[in-house]
Amino acid sequence: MSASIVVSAPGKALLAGGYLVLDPAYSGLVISVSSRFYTVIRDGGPSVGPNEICVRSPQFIDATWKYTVTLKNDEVLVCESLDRFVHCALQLTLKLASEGNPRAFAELLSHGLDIAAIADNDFYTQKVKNVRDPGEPRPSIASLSEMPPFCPLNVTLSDVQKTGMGSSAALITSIVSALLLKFGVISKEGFARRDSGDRVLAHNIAQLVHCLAQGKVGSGFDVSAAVFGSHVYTRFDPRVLAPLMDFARIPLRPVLDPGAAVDHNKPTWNSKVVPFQLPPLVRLVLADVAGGSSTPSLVKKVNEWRSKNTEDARRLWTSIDLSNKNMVDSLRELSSLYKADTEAYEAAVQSLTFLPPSQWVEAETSEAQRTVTQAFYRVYQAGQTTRFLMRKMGENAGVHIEPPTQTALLDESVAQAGVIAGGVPGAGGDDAIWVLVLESGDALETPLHRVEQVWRKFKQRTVSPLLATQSMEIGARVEELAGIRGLERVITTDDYARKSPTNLF
Ligand SMILES: Nc1ncnc2c1ncn2[C@@H]1O[C@H](COP(=O)(O)OP(=O)(O)OP(=O)(O)O)[C@@H](O)[C@H]1O
Ligand SMILES: C[C@@](O)(CCOP(=O)(O)O)CC(=O)O
Repeated sequence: MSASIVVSAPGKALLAGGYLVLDPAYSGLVISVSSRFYTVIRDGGPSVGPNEICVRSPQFIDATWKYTVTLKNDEVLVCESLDRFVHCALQLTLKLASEGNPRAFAELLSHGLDIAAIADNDFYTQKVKNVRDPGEPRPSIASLSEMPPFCPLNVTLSDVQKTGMGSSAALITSIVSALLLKFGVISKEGFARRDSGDRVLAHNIAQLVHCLAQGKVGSGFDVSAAVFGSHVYTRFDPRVLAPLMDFARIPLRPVLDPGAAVDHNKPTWNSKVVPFQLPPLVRLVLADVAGGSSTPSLVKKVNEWRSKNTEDARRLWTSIDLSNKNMVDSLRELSSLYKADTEAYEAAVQSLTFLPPSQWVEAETSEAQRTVTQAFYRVYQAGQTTRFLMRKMGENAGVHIEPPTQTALLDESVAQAGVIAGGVPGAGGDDAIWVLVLESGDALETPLHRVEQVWRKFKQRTVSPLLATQSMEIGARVEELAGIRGLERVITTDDYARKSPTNLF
């Protein structure tokens, strides 16, 4: 049996640019997070026949799908199955692989494949209560850190609650990249580089698969973050995918491969990815809010209002874009200030940690520290301005982008000492928030601790922190099976989904 191929891809949070990023005239700030989705590919075992592919999501009940691949006259057909996302990923990636070297492809496939898809706990609302403090119904960051990795969920995929981290984009990116590596379409060395043709090819096919599986062409920021890591994203021309919607008959390579000859009469992959990192001593914290909103219906209503009120919408979009850019620029400036004078930066952070943002500009500090303080204050102002304008967008369109309960939760969170900014990620609604906090202070009196207290006491909704922080990786990456704690156990334990997480310690 050949060695396993393991590829992981990160989840995401769109901190700025929701709705705007659907239009190539505007951009969005997407942070890829430390929580990841893993795909493990092995040659098929005794239960997998030639040209058969078994895909499993062991954390879920009834989540094993068998696919038979038919190779006929250079066509590759993967039989349909219930999981549309997995089916599209197999159909398109195998087709692309067979276009390269049909013989080698057929030979590899004749061994059958076993594919396991496994997600970090953060992607789904965990039913396991606070293991540290059984009397407390909500998990805390400390109690979540003590949970075993890859908890079994004891439900079917259709019954699970997602946390908004982009499970489908991370799933697709990891499956597609692992298959491309397995069939030798891309190399490990090429894939390891951020700007390589191999990584771009993985991105392009993951975007196509995600669009087909979702039945719509979204902005693609989630797939882009899963492939490239945190960045400022400007979308690709949706027309590039138009010819591929009838993918069964058309060769994929000329449209997806960045190395293919360019046809100047056709739209090209023109998305822009400008790498980004949060400044030092700034931590992103996400919360899963037990609410629930439907992104497609929010998007539909916002688009409807925009198309009927073009001038008002243009003005609003321009103001939001300006505020988003102010936030990105100030965060970037902070990274530069850290490099230029680390001591002053650290001292400023230390003093801001004990003050709410509304008192930051009055803080008594040296000149160098004041420059840092002012940049942090601009991030706070931009965050608040964007929230105000996004609420306005929601009022205009008649939808709750930042519903009143979220406003109450965010106002209280952002008023805490050492909290820099907050908002509703992506399309907004009732199901998640993000907050940026300063990483400083005494062990029990950190801004993170204060925010956790606010969330724990919040009465109108159950608010649970997630473990995710900003990922410093370049996005999707190849892993060693033995290097990821708990991963091998998931794929080798029978009936894993029904195991009790406490027995996994
Ligand atoms: N562990 C998994 N195994 C197989 N398929 C999965 C898994 N997790 C998610 N999916 C697929 O992704 C689909 C969810 O995709 P959808 O686009 O609705 O959500 P999403 O926007 O990615 O959600 P979120 O951002 O909340 O994570 C599921 O219906 C399923 O087909
Ligand atoms: C509204 C939108 O801009 C963001 C949706 O983000 P999310 O899935 O809510 O994280 C849609 C999109 O970009 O595809």
